[in-house]
Amino acid sequence: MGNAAEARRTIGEADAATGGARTERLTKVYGAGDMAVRALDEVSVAFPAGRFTAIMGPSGAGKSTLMHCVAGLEDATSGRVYVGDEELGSLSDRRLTRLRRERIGFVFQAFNLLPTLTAKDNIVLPMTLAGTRPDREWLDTVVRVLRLGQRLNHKPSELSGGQQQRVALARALVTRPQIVFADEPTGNLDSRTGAEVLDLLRGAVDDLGQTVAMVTHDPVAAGYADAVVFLADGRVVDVMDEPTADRVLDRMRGLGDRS
Ligand SMILES: Nc1ncnc2c1ncn2[C@@H]1O[C@H](COP(=O)(O)OP(=O)(O)OP(=O)(O)O)[C@@H](O)[C@H]1O
Repeated sequence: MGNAAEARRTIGEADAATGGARTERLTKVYGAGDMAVRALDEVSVAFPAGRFTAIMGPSGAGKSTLMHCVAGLEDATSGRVYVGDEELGSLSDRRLTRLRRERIGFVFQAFNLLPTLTAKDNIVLPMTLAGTRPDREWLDTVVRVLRLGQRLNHKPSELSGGQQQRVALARALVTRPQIVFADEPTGNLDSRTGAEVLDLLRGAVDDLGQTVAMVTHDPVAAGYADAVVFLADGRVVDVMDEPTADRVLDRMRGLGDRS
């Protein structure tokens, strides 16, 4: 492991705000009887604190299902999901909703910004909804790192795609979540803006100690991560440390991916 990777790990371990997430033999079956689909089949995988993990695999491999189960958006059929030291299956609906709101950040392909709110009000929306106030210093740090200082009073329609994505990322980071999930965060962006968003996710891990898990089809995007988890047919088939786009592409070809 290089110095930078070591430093990142140390930051992640030292930062109590980011505890990572993991699954133990997580299984998710949709439907029943002849119609049953085993979307995840005993998946045990870790998203370590302070690390950037990509999730890849052919279409239908279970990537979104994995992300939704770890984020508490879907129940597991069997097995366990831990966010920090909380086991999601043991939480009441109320506590699960709170955990989702306070400890998990989401960045979706569609930015999901509210068009009538300014960038600033969109960023602090999770806290407005929760009736809490943002930590002023942390908000300033996130805004500075994401270079949004000059844009805070603009509505989403007055922002470029990349700026909107930065607002969505700021909103995901402002609660200091234990983990940020990004679902194809560059899918709708041109390659330059996409690279900028990936740099920002990388920066959130390196500079802010954030834990990030990202679903992507793009080997170049996966190359920004510290590790890539490969899924196929609902199972983990490989984990690659310190990936490069070329190695990821080779591995995906090996899984029969034509996308
Ligand atoms: N709500 C659902 N009901 C029934 N089957 C589902 C449901 N959601 C997903 N599946 C099935 O579970 C399997 C895994 O789907 P999932 O969306 O997790 O794959 P993915 O790897 O994210 O695919 P893609 O790359 O195409 O988005 C697929 O066979 C899919 O058809």
